[in-house]
Amino acid sequence: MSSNTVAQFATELKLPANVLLDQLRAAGVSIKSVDDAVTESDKAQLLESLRRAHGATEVQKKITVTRKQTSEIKQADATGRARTIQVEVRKKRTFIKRDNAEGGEVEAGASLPAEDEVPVSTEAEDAARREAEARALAAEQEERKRQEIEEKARIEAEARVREAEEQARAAAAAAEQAAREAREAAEAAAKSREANADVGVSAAADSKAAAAASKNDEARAKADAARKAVEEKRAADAKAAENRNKARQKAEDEAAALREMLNRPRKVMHAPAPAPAPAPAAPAAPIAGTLHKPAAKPGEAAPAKKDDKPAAPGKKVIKTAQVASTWSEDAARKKALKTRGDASSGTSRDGWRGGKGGRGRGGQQQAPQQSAEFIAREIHVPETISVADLAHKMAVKAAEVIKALMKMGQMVTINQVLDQDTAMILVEDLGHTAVAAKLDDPEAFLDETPAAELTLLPRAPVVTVMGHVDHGKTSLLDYIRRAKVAAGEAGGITQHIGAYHVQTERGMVTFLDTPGHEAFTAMRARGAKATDIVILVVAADDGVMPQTKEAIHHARAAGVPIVVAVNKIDKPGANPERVKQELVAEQVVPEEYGGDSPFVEVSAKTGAGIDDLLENLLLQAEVLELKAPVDGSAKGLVIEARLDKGRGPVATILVQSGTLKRGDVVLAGASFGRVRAMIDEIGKPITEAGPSIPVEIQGLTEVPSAGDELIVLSDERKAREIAMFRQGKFRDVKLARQQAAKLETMFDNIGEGTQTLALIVKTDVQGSQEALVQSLTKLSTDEVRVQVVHAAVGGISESDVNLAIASKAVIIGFNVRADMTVKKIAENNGVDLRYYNIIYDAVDEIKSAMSGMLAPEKREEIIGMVEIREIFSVSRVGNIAGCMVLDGLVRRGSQVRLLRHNVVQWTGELESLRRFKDDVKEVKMGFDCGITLKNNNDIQVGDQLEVFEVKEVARTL
Ligand SMILES: Nc1nc2c(ncn2[C@@H]2O[C@H](COP(=O)(O)OP(=O)(O)OP(=O)(O)O)[C@@H](O)[C@H]2O)c(=O)[nH]1
Repeated sequence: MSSNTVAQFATELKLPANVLLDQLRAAGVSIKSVDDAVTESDKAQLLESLRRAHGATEVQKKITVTRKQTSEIKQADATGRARTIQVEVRKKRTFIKRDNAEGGEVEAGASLPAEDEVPVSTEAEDAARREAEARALAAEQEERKRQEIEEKARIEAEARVREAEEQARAAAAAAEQAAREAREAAEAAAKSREANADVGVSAAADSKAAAAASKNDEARAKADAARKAVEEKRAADAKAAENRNKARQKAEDEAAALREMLNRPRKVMHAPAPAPAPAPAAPAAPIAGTLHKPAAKPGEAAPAKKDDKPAAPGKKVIKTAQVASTWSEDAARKKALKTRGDASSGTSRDGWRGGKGGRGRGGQQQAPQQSAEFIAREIHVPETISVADLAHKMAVKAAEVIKALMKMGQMVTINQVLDQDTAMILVEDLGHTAVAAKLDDPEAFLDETPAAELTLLPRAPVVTVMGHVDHGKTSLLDYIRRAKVAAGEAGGITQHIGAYHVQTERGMVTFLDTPGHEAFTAMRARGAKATDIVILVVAADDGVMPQTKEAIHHARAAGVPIVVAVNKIDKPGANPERVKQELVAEQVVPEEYGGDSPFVEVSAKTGAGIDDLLENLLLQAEVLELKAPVDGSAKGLVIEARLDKGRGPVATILVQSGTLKRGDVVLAGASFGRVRAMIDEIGKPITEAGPSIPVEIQGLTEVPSAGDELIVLSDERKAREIAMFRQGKFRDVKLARQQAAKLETMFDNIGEGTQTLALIVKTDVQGSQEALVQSLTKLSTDEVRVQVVHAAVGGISESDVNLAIASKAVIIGFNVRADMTVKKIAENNGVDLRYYNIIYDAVDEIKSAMSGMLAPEKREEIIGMVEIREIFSVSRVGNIAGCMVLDGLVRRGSQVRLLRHNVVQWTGELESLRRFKDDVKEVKMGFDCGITLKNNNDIQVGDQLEVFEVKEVARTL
């Protein structure tokens, strides 16, 4: 760039303008003022004159050498962080060749004013230090990244190459194998050809020729395969080479991009420094402090660069900028940047740091604020819940829940499942309100549409058929199924799933295809209400029989309306009027007599009156206004379930609400699973079933029980958890149930609001039944009502026990007993069975129960005393005591107290009682015997055993 005026030239030379003017004038340039123009020749003239003034030869022999040296100073700043300062020292030396020096050069640098510039002045030092430091860090960073990227690219390329090589190797092996096989086949073919030629035209030759031909074909095929394999290998090789090239190319591209980028940021870094406020449009402030990020956008960055020519930012520049920006993001995470940030003095950077720090502090301050704004929630706690889910429900961190549990003495993990009680205690502990979610309430597990929002639509009634033996229950069900369900189905009924539905002109009816009250009560005993209407079948030629009455009682107890089907009207001896009369006596009053039970005369044989019966069922259903939501996840009931050899557990489900779909995750009692397949009552696969539709499903993990409730859950894990939990909890539930119908606890139940004492009375004769029922019913007071749910003559049956479970009744057996199986069922289900042989005793005991005074007293009765005389130790058995019965007797299974010097050592049970080698029931005074004690081997000669029995003695008023 040339200067036009003296003043400009002077500025360029850093000289005062008038000094330059004088020098120009001295050189002979005719210039008047500092504003006059200076030409190139004027400048040359001035140079010549100056040379002359200083001696021209001297100037020509002078060489000036400038040397630059950078060094690093490591220093800790105010915050104690180490930082590196780069110091650049520039030295300039001038060498002059003197004429008087012979054949050599004399260094005259020392004599000349050499410019040793060490940055010492404070301002200059700061600026230099900052710049040096920034540059050093940037360079270091870039170098590291470049190395990282190159390394990554190299590893990737190597991996690709390795992969390709492996493929090629595999292909080669395959090709070799194929080639070998082909060779073998070809040899075989050749041999066969030879054989062919030798044998001639015999039949054997024909067959051999055929074999050879086929082998030939085979060989050809194999050879083809080998060729193909070789081609594949070649292709694989080519692909590998291509991959390798690609990888290399990619690595090179990346390296090139990197190099490109490395060249740029340095320039960019300088850009903001001389121009603190570049273009108003460029959001430079946050970028200024970032060393690698050129600008917000590459397009904007370009004009901001001082040194960059506008032509420079091509595609590559943009690419570089992008790479740089990602790197800078990465780098932002690294600690190194922080150090650099500390060292950099840019105000914007400080501002950024301050801002960030502020945010950080703000965040920290917010945390206590959040906990201060505690919101007490109502938490629904299901049967089981994982720590994570519970924390989520309470909107706290899982760590807090774990901490709280630790305080309660439980070490849990985030995925651990808590039981309801623990979870509820914890919820209360953390200040929320815990609400125990209902056992099978899907709302407790699902955040789906609440039931209230679903529209209720009319559903088909579910009907059970009951009646006395041989009155035609099965025939009636069969007739309806044959006539209605199988109509139009070629081949008739192929499957029998325990329930079916019938489409009539007036609507649909669903039948539970398990006749009899056993099924009905078994279902009810599990708390399930499957039936809407009961069809009471009474044979017109037989009339009301004991099981008819029982069925009436069952229906009454369940509060289910009865439709009477007077069957067998086709029979000559049919007398429907008699049936009516007898049923009126049982309080089943026909509509025509002002009652509420429709009576329909039918014949299961001829089908007469069946349509009328169905119509009456639908009329009854209309009165009941049966409704259920069709949308939403399904709820249903297990009607029956079995283990199928081929299909695993299969269950017939009666959908009660919602729609059950194939693929749904279901929970049924203690089993769960995904509905893999679904078939309807005629064995046709279906994909969904709405309310009142029975279906058979596959896919459960276990066989559920009839009466189990089925629900659809959205989460299989949750279903499994609950199923597992229920399996474990089953025992507890059973124990809890055992408490339910005990006469002893009846008073407690009354206290809790149960106003009815349900009884089932079974007697030996009709007379005692009536007397007992009458006396017991008379016990009813204003507070407690005695309700005889069922009274009949005969032994206590399984059906009685089921009814007792369902109605929480106590069974009174008057001169009748339950057989062993029934007793077992009663025991397992906690049904209270009481036997009496005097009416007064029964009445008195119930009276006591009602007044809450019944808790029977347990009285101990000492029945004998035994002394241990000898001890025999037998391996596997333990110590056997050889004893003498001193007093009374000792019975097998008696309870004993071990006395040593008249001090009680142990109380327990006898394990065995023997005389000689035989087990005996009892041993009387004066006889000796062998005794072993249950779980006690600590006996000594001279010990005494006090034999006693505990007798329950009912308390009296
Ligand atoms: N004539 C005539 N016979 C009938 C009718 N209904 C049933 N039967 C006959 O009565 C007998 C008993 O019928 P089932 O259907 O087995 O009676 P059930 O009530 O199911 O008997 P259990 O299963 O033993 O309780 C059979 O022989 C039937 O053929 C009918 O309407 N008319």
